[in-house]
Amino acid sequence: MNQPRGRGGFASDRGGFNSSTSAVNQERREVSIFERFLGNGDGSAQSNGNPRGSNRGGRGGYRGGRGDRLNPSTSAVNQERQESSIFERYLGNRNGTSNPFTSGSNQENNGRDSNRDGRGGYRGGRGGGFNSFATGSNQERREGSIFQRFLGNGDGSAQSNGNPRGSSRGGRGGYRGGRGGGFNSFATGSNQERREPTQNAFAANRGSTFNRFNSGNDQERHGYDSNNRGRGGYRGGRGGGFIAFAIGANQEIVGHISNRDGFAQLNGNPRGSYRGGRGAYRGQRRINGHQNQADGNQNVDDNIADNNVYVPHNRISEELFAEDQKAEALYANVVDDDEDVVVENFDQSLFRLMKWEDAEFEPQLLTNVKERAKYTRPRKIQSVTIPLVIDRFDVVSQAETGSGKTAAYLLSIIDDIMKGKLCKDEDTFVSEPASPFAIIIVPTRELAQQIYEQALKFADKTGVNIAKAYGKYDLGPNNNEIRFGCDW
Ligand SMILES: Nc1ncnc2c1ncn2[C@@H]1O[C@H](COP(=O)(O)OP(=O)(O)OP(=O)(O)O)[C@@H](O)[C@H]1O
Repeated sequence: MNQPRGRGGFASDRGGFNSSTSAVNQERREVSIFERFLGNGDGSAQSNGNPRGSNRGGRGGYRGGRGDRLNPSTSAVNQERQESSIFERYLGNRNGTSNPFTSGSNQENNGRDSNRDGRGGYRGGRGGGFNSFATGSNQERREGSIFQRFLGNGDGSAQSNGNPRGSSRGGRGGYRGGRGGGFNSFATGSNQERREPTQNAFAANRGSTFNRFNSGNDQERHGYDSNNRGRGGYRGGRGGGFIAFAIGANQEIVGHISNRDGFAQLNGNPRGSYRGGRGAYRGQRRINGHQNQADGNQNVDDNIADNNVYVPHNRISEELFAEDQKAEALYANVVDDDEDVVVENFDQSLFRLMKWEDAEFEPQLLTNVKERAKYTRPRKIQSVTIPLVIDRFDVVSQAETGSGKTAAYLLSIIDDIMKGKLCKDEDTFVSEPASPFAIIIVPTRELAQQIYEQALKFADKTGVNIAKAYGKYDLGPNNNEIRFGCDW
């Protein structure tokens, strides 16, 4: 029998546990509990009940712990099996995956499976997944799955594929945010009964997907599932969703659907692939039940969780533009008050940028500056600096605080990247992970955060990605931000 292992990512160990079931007259009870406290862990778990498809284990990220594998398999007739699987993780990089498997008909298997130290990923906690699939007739199935996560930056997802012919892929962690595990199943057939409550517990970064699949006739299913792990995307944990999908006749589905922050995907295609939900960007982050949203007055220490892991929380560009719009009246005629700029060591004719259009910025950048940030015209330091930077001169600009120096170099750089990406010749800028086009070095974290926000704002919708790095910022998420944020 095929017992695939999960696939680890960078430097991570891996563990996997996959199983499939194909039989008749089975009884199956499964409990899966994932608990995580105070640690950075990552992992995912997958299961594929595809009797003909491929099995792929969960994929970890980097630095995660390693999971034991437990692969019980039985093949016989007249068997009964009861399984519980417990994953516990405290204070370390642990996580686990477990998927029970039975094969045969009329089997009995009374086992208790406990996995600790599952597979980890990139620092953040990743929820495991509990996935199962049953096909056949006259089945009874009870499953419980509990995912819990506290206090960490987690990441993970889990997916299930009940596709009798398709492939199954495990959850994919995102970055930074807590990602919950998933419980996925799918049901097709007739004469099914299904009751599934779902419970989301308190605390941080949670969410989950919950999907089930049953295939066969005359099935009865009473599941109680509790998913406590959120799945996060970039910057923050977010809740997943609860998705139940069923196809067939005479089915009863009792349950509820709740979505919190984020989205989940479901593909119930009986012949296609099934992928669990995936977190999006910039979800809210919750720490110990308290929502921690950026509010504009935040300093960089605001996001130190109880475990002393600092991950900055960033404002979204709309908030930043809104600030500029509020200041519009204040800055409307600021140019007139700017000190004149004296240019030294430059013996060519100087072009002063009197209006934004003359900079020939890419349209979106122009919109961002003029329409969205409400910068009606270039300030004096900008009018001199921008043309020189665009023409690739080395420039040292010096002006008083608050005179608009930041925009002077940011706009020039962003426009250059945009043009580089757009052009289709040997100068084309090709994005690669962790390969910044430009690096801005500043002396303090606060300044880095401020300039990052400005850059984020100006680059909004331009296709240019911005990332930041500084001390104190938890290395794992920071690496991930760089890896996926500049300039990919
Ligand atoms: N062209 C413009 N039109 C209107 N407002 C502008 C313009 N350029 C910059 N500003 C505003 O001027 C203010 C000061 O800009 P900024 O902080 O970038 O200046 P700075 O010279 O970089 O400051 P510091 O020396 O403190 O880094 C900001 O509120 C910014 O939004």
